[in-house]
Amino acid sequence: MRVFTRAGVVKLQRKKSGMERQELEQRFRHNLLQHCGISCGQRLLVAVSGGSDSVALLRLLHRCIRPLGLQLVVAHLDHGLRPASGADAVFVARLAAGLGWPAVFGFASVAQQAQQQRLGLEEAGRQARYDFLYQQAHRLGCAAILLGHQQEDQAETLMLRLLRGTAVSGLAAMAWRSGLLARPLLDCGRDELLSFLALESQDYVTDASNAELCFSRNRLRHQLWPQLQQEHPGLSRRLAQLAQRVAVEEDYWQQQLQPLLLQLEPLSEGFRLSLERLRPLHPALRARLLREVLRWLRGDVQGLAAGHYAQLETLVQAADFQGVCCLPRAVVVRTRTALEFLRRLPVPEQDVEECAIPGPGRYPLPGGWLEINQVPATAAADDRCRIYLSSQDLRWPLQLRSARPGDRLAPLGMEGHKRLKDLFVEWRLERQQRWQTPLLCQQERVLWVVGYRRSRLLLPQPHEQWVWRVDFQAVAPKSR
Ligand SMILES: Nc1ncnc2c1ncn2[C@@H]1O[C@H](COP(=O)(O)OP(=O)(O)OP(=O)(O)O)[C@@H](O)[C@H]1O
Repeated sequence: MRVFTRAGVVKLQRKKSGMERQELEQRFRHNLLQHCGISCGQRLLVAVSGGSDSVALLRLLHRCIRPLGLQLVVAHLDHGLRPASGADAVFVARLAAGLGWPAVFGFASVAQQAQQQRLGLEEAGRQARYDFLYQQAHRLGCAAILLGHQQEDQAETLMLRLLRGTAVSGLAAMAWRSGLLARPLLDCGRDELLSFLALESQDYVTDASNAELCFSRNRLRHQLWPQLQQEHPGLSRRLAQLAQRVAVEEDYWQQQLQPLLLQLEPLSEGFRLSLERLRPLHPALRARLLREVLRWLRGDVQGLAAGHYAQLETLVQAADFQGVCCLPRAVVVRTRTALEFLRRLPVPEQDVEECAIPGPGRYPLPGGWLEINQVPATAAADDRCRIYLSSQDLRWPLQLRSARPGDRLAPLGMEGHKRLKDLFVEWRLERQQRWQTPLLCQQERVLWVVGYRRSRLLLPQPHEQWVWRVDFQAVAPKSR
C-alpha cells in the first residue's frame, strides 16, 4: 500500500488539475474548429464582460490559438446600469493589455433605451450589446464574435424556453454557431471554468446584478435551479446534451424542408402552398413547414404559440374552404386548393363612414382605397385584395361601410349563412379591427369582408364575357 504525505497529496491534486486543464483545452480547440467553424488565420472578436465565463474564454483562446494563427480583438460594452460598470471596463482593458491583445470599448445608456423602446432592461441590454458587437465585428473585419455562454447558460435557456412554451425546435437552445455568433464553451461546466481560472491565477469581476431577482433568468438560477440540481445531480449537463441532440435533429428537419420550401408560390403579399403538397406530409414535418413559411413572411416567429399551429392544422384538414386564421402580424387564408400566407393588413384607424358607390371608379377608405373596373372575364381567381363580381347580377349603387351587429355572410366555400360576429371570433380578428373592417354590400347584403372573405353572391357566371373587378389597396397608417 502506498502512503501519501500531505505534500504528495497536493502534488497529485496539481497533476490531476493539470490533466483536467489539458482535457479542457483539447475540447475547447475541437469546439472552436469543428462546432464553431473557425479556420486558421481568422480575426475574432471576443466579447468579454469581465465575468468568469468570458474571462475563461479569453484565457483559453490565448492558450490555444498560437498554432492556429488566430488574431483576437477583445470587445466590452459598458451598459451604464451600475455605478461600478466603469470599473469592469478598466478590468477588461488591463486583462487584454496584459495578454497583448487589442481591445475596443463602447457605452450604451441601456436604461434610457429600455424606456424609449418599452423593453425590459435585460432585453434592452442584450440588444445594445449585440448592436455594438456586430458593428465592431464589421468595422474590424472579424470572421466571428465569440461569446462565453457555457453549459449552465445553455441548460437555463432550454429550461426558460420550456417554461414559456417553446416549439420543439426551441429546445435546441443556443447554437454553437449562428451567423457571426460563436459559442465554443457550450459543453464546459461553470465549475470547470472556475477551476481553470484558479489554475491560471486569473481573477474576474462579479456582477452584482447577476444576483438580482427581478430578472427571470436570475430567479431560475438562484431559486429553482439549486433545488432541481439537488434532486437531479448532473441536470445541467444532461439538458445541455439534450439541446445538442435536438440541434442535430433540427438540422435534419431543415434538410427535409428545403425541397418543400422550393414549392412555395410567391404572391404579391406573401406565399401560397397547395394542400395537395401539405396534406400528405407527416404532421411533424407539416408543422415545421408552416412555421418556416411564417418565419419567411414575418422575419421571425415571435408571439406564435402552440394554439396558432393547431388552428393552422385545422385549416389544412377542413373539408370546406371558408377558413381564415389571423395570427400576430400574419393572416392565413384557406382557399379551395391552398393555404395563402399573407402579411397582416394595417388596422384601419377609424370606422368606414357609409357611402354609396354609384358606379365604377376609385373610392377612398380609412385603410386604403377601393377601385372597381369592368374587365374581360378571365380565369383570374379572387384573392384577399381582389374579387370578381358578375356584371349581369350587379345592381348599382353598392355600399361601403363598417360591419354592424347582425350582419351575416354567405361565405364562398360553404353552405348557408354565418353571423359576421361569429366569423370575426373564428378568424381571431382583434376587437378593434372587427368593426372597422370595411364591407362591400349590395342592398344590405354583404358581398365582401374586404381583405378577408367574399360571399357566394354575385359570382361571375361561366357565360359572362365581362365582369367587375374590385381591388382593395391597403395603405399603412401614417406613423404619429
Ligand atoms: N458587457 C459586455 N461586454 C461584452 N460582452 C459581453 C458583455 N456582457 C456579456 N457579454 C458576452 O455575452 C456572454 C453572455 O452574457 P451573460 O450576460 O450571460 O454573461 P455574464 O454573466 O454577464 O458574464 P460571463 O458570461 O462573462 O460570466 C458573455 O459570456 C460575454 O461573452
